[in-house]
Amino acid sequence: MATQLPETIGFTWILGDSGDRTTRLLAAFILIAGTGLITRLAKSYLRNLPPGPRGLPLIGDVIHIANPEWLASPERKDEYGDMMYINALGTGMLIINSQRVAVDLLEKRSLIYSSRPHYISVGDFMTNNLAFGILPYGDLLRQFRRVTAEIYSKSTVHHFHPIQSREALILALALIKSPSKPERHFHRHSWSIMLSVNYDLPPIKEDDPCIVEIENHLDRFLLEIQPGTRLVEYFPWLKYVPNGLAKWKRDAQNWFVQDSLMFQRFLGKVNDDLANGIDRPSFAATVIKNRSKHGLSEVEQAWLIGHVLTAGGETTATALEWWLLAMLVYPNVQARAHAELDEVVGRDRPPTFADIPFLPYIRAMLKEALRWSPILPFGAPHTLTEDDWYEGMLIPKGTMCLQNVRVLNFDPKVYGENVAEFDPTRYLDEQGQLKTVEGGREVQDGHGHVTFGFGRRICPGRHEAEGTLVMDFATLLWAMRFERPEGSQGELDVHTLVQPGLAAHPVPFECKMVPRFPEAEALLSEGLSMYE
Ligand code: HEM
Repeated sequence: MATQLPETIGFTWILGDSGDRTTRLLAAFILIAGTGLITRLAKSYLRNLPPGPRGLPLIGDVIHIANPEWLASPERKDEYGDMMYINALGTGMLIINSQRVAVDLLEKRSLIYSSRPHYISVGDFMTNNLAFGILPYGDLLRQFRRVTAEIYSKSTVHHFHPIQSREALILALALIKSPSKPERHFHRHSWSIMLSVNYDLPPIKEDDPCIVEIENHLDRFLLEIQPGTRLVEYFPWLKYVPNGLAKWKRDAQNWFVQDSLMFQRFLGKVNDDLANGIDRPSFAATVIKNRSKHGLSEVEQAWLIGHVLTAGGETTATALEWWLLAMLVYPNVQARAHAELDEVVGRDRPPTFADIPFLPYIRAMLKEALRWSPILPFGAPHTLTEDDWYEGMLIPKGTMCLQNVRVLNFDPKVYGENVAEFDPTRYLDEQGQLKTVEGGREVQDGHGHVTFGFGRRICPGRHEAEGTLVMDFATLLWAMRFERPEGSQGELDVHTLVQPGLAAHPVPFECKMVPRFPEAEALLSEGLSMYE
């Protein structure tokens, strides 16, 4: 007989360190007052669990629940199975621990598993329901995705190769000249690419006002979205409080005006360029030229492009940080990539996109870097829009489905016993060529990992991100060797996740970057001069 998913009661959402004072006080009150009662309820509940996915014993583990490393550890799957269910103050959260379940629900049933949680403050007020990544599943979302695919699809992203090649050379030169704190170079590099690809802007400097403006917006957005920030998310009637009495509402509405002006200004620059006969490929140019076909209003266009931009900056920079860490921990992998580059590209010129098809080890490294790096450890929540029955269990409408990405990407049944190792050869066949079918199932688009998400919400920027990363890996490895500085002690930490914003970064680490041959720097500069 069908059963409902077992529930336990959790406080995940109120443990965040953000939020206004009232929310935090209320959260603390509920936490203290509720603990005794909940302990009793949960204990009796867990004793009587029906077979199937188990709710988490939250009382003992409440601190762990707020800790992504605990949740993302493979032991969770051993302990709780393929599906873990938490009732977070009335909202069901299903944490998916197997690719089989993720595909069954998020891809095969994607019609009902493709919405997002509804955020009153950030959704209704701060972005006027125009922020791509949190749009509910519906017409506007479908239109945003269609328009994005016109320029970001697998067959069209080659338009951006010149930008990506130029930026890879700039990055390599910057790292040779100033190797300390590589993360700041990755950061500038990723934003610079996104600004060029979206708005045809020239390369930017580290402290460019564009980055500052966009990051201010992103910081506010992420703060608002964080559980516990706004009381109105728990008491929706508060949205009807008049503006005069609700500062959060006034602020959010003002931010919408301010951010719309910013995104419209970026779009306006491309509009002016086109009017002046400057017609170069960019996302904004495509959107403007196809205005009547797309039927989007000007403010919708501005937010679409603006939020594709914000989604791609930090994620790509973070992927580079994890990859660099892997290069330090696995010098043998680096050495094999160097050998491939020497054989295919040689040392007379830096690599280009024309070389990429002949660099199977570097392409496998791209897949492995994305598999191994927990950039978004739980993906983005897919909200279920109807009650659903799965393997005899009811998953209630409104459940937020999170993908336990590291557990899914580290499944030994899919990737082999050495899942924790950074080993690109898992993607290569006996001839050293890329396998076409990976991981026991035909992975959508052949990624061989689940880092870009699933189904109708899969990352629309994934082909562009892959182009950026593969060109960066090839160029940086062609030019230099990465080593731990002399005297470094202890093992590098590959487990801890540092999540100041959208993505989960590794703990900062020191890295020495040594040019592989004396001419490398001059050849990079010469390559770059072709783009100037
Ligand atoms: C390594 C880099 C990146 C990673 C790991 C990544 C990962 C993701 C993930 C996991 C999602 C949610 C998918 C889901 O809900 O199933 C997502 C959504 C999204 N990504 Fe990416 N992404 C990356 C780079 C980019 C880039 C470069 C762009 C833009 C060019 C981009 C644009 C977006 C957008 C607009 C969404 C929202 C899609 C929607 O809600 O329907 N991403 N990304």
